[in-house]
Formats: sequence, C-alpha cells, structure tokens
Amino acid sequence: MIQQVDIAIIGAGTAGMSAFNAARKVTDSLVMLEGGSYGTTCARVGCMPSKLLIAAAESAHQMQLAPAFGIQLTAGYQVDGKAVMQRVKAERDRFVSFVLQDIAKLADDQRIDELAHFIDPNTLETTSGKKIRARNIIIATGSRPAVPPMFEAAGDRLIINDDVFDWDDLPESVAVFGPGVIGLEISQALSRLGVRLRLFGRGDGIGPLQDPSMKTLAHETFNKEFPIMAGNEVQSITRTDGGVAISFIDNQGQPTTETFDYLLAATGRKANLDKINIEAAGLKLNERQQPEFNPETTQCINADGSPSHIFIAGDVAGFRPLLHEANDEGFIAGSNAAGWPNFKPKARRTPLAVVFSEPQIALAGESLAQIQARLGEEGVVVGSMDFSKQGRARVMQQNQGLMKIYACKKTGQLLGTEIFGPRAEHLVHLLAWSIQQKLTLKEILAQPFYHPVLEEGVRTALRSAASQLKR
Ligand SMILES: Cc1cc2nc3c(=O)[nH]c(=O)nc-3n(C[C@H](O)[C@H](O)[C@H](O)COP(=O)(O)OP(=O)(O)OC[C@H]3O[C@@H](n4cnc5c(N)ncnc54)[C@H](O)[C@@H]3O)c2cc1C
Ligand SMILES: NC(=O)c1ccc[n+]([C@@H]2O[C@H](COP(=O)([O-])OP(=O)(O)OC[C@H]3O[C@@H](n4cnc5c(N)ncnc54)[C@H](O)[C@@H]3O)[C@@H](O)[C@H]2O)c1
Repeated sequence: MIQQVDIAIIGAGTAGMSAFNAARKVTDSLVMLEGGSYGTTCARVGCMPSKLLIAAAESAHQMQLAPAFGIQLTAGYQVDGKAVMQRVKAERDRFVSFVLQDIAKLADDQRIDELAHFIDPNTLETTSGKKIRARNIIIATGSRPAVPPMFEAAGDRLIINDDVFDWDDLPESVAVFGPGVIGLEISQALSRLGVRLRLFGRGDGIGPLQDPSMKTLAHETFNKEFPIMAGNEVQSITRTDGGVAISFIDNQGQPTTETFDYLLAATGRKANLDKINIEAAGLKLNERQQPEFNPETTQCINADGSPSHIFIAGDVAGFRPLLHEANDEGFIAGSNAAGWPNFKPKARRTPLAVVFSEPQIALAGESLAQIQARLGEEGVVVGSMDFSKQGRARVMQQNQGLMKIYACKKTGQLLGTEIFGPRAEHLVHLLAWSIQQKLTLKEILAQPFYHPVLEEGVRTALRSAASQLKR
C-alpha cells in the first residue's frame, strides 16, 4: 500500500524539523522520515557538545593564565577527564532531550523511523519497502564526515567528531587531520585539557580565514599551544599495539614518527545524497553531484531546466552549512512546499560565521575576494585593527589578533568583515547587523561606543576604513 501525502520530508535534523513545523501550519498531510538517530547533528554530535568541550577547556586555560594576573594556584590544578566528559555528555543529553520531546509529539502517521530513497520524482521507498507518494518532497538529509581512504590504516583508532563526544575519559594523545572549523575547535579544546595533540593540515588554510596576514598570525598563535603541520607531509599511518604511528616530516624538515591513541579525521564533510538514489528524483545536478537550487526558495531544478516540486534544505544543500542557515532553509522549504505552487522568494540573511577557538574567528558579509570580483580592486577600502594594541584586550590578557573591515569606496557602505580576535562572536554580530541594514561607515561611527570595551577596537577598524573614503 502507498501512503499518499502532500509533503514528505527526508531527514529529521534541524532543517527537516524546521520544514515540518513550517509546513504543519498549512497542512496535516505530511510525513517526516528519519533513518538515523533523532536529536539532530547540532545537539548530538555538533554545535552543542563541541561548545561544551570548549567551555571546559576555557576553564582550564583560565588556570594557566592566572599566575600572570598575580594569582598563584599553589596546589596547581588537575583536569579530571572523566568528570569533563561526564558534564559534556550530561549537558548534551539535556539538549538532545528537548528535540526528542518535540519528536514524541508527532502523530504516528507523520513519522517513519527508516531510511528513505527516491524511486521516482514523487515517490519514496523506505528500507522495509514502504512507499510514500508525495506532491512535494523536501530533502534535508544533512552531511557526514568525509574520511580520506588513507586514514583507514589507523583501523579501530580512526575516529570522527561523533566519537569524541562518546568518550568516558580523555585520551592521552590525538592526531587531528584537518585544520578547518571542526579540527581547530576540537584540537585547541583537547590540547587545553591536557591531551597531547598534533594537527595536520594541507597548505596554509586555517579555519575559514582568508586574509593572508590573519592566516599567518593564526598559525603562529595556535602553534604556541599545539603543533600544526601545515604541509601535512605524512609518509605513513600504521595501527600499532600502542595506537596509531604516524610518520611525517616535521616543521624543521626532520622525518619523525609519533604514536597517538587516536587519529581524528576532520577533513571536511560530504552531503548525504548517496543513499537517497538522487538520480531517480529527475533533478539537475551540479559538478559535485548536488541538486542545483535557488537559495531564496530552496526549490530544486529539474534535469530539463524547469522548476521542480522538490526542495532542499540544510547541510545537504551545501550552501552555508551552519545551524541558523539550516533552520532558515528548513523554514523556507516547509513554507513553500505547503504553499505550493504559489510562493515568493525570501531574501537570505547576511552571511555570518563564528569559530569558537581562542582567539575566535568570525566572518560576516562578503569576503574581500567577492567584493573585489563585484566592484573591482579599486572599488573597496580595507580598514584594519591590531588587537595587540587594543586597551581592553590587553587588560584581559587577550591582546592577540587582527580585524579587517571591507567597505564600498564609492558609497561608504559596510560590506564585510574578517576577525581573528577576542570575543569575536559578539563583535561580528554588531557588524553583521550593520551590513544587513546597509549602514555606511559614517552611520555606524555615529553610534555610541563605551570605554573601555573591545568595541572601541571595532571603531578603530571602521575609522581606518573611513579615512580612505573620498570626502
Ligand atoms: C562538530 C560540529 C560542530 C558544529 N558546530 C557548529 C556551530 O557551532 N555553529 C553552527 O552554526 N553550526 C555548527 N555545526 C554545523 C551544524 O551542526 C549543521 O549545519 C546542522 O546541524 C545541519 O543540520 P541539518 O538539518 O542539515 O542536518 P542534520 O541535523 O544532520 O539532519 C539530517 C538528518 O537526516 C537523516 N538522514 C540522512 N539520510 C537519510 C535518509 N536517506 N532517510 C532518512 N533520514 C536520513 C540523518 O540521520 C539526520 O538525522 C557543527 C557541525 C559539527 C559536525
Ligand atoms: N563554529 C561553527 O560554526 C562550526 C563548527 C564546526 C563545524 N561547522 C560547520 O561544519 C563544516 C565542516 O567543518 P570541517 O572542519 O569538517 O570542514 P572544513 O572544510 O572547514 O575543513 C576541512 C579541513 O580539512 C583540510 N583537509 C582536507 N583533506 C585533508 C587531508 N587529507 N589532510 C589534512 N587536512 C585535510 C582542509 O584543507 C580544511 O582545512 C564547516 O564548514 C562549518 O560550516 C561550523
């Protein structure tokens, strides 16, 4: 028997649940299919447990900074790995429980706990053979770590971020591959909690930083806490009795072999499209084999170029793989599928991203390269600020970092920012909101600034850009 519905949503993560909640306002004829664990990537193995681990690490780091403030820890301090992981998991479970409460409220016929795949553009089939025919389908299947085959040599010591949040205790040592967002956050946290750590990368990339001087400073800064092998000249990976032996050329050019308890692959993520038989959906796919879609409607495009009845939302879409974007895309997809065939494009918010390292990394608006491509190299002014000289940052012993401001030379409008510095998560919000409101440097500088605060550093960067505008 075939279940007939208006809307079928594949995946009950942040995007899928957001889509479900939006669509439910219009129709009860909908079903959500979840083939893995309920609770969302964010709450189970992503945003929340990683920030919990980082919070413990920040606490340990404060102890390390204390003597420089004149505070002696006469008895020293100890990281209790079991207690750290117990809190991480207990708080994580609390966040997950809220999601599970929402899932429990779904009607039985609105929820199928199975993997689903397309058999034609309007029909899904589950692992047990159930068939669902839907007027509209929303793909919200998320992403998973992309693990290069060479890491398989680490055998049972090869782990991904999910495994870290299952630990009962902290290990002695970890080799992390991938200095992107996940690798950087987890590496610094584990290192600050006393885990021997080495981070292997490829080239000079570090997190999402794009400015060359910031990348250099970030490498220097993080290298003081744990070694980063930017060139990733790894010669072999071997599972040994003691763990994983990695042979590599170190930063001094010396062949070195070091053994670790685990090899953590943080080398990027890939869309969960391979198990949904996307070819049967009749969609136009891009060079990465992901459906082409309009980010303002989340509507996919048929292979013949016509608009599809299928929508895509969240990490699987590959547009901006972040929590608030998954939530927005889910809402747009759910509303549009429910309103089908009548719906309007919804403007997307100003891009905003934060990496919870210390110093933090934060980006908002367009990158310098994007602005230069749009306005030409002469069309943009770049303001900068050095946190090493910033008063409040120095007071707090957090005076490391740089900040860049990108503005339109002709209009003075703020277009983008890149920050590597203390509490960038807060500073970047002020600037993202200003970009979204299309404020000019002059308008932002007319706002009040207190003293002594980090925002005075933002004012310095804004003034630096404003001084280059034509009067
Ligand atoms: C370690 C880590 C830290 C992060 N930290 C942050 C952060 O601090 N801030 C931030 O903004 N973002 C962060 N992110 C990113 C954020 O977690 C994701 O952008 C977000 O969770 C994506 O939500 P989603 O709904 O697209 O995917 P998910 O929540 O993964 O949901 C997809 C669901 O689809 C299911 N599914 C897959 N295939 C099928 C199928 N064939 N049939 C049925 N069900 C299927 C899966 O089981 C899953 O439940 C982090 C990610 C990671 C991994
Ligand atoms: N704070 C946050 O908002 C947050 C935190 C974690 C994750 N996320 C989201 O998750 C996404 C995925 O994060 P990610 O860190 O997995 O991906 P990423 O793309 O940010 O980083 C992957 C890194 O791995 C490197 N790499 C690739 N192959 C390698 C190899 N063989 N050896 C060594 N290094 C290699 C890449 O050069 C890159 O630096 C992010 O883009 C972000 O959207 C966000």
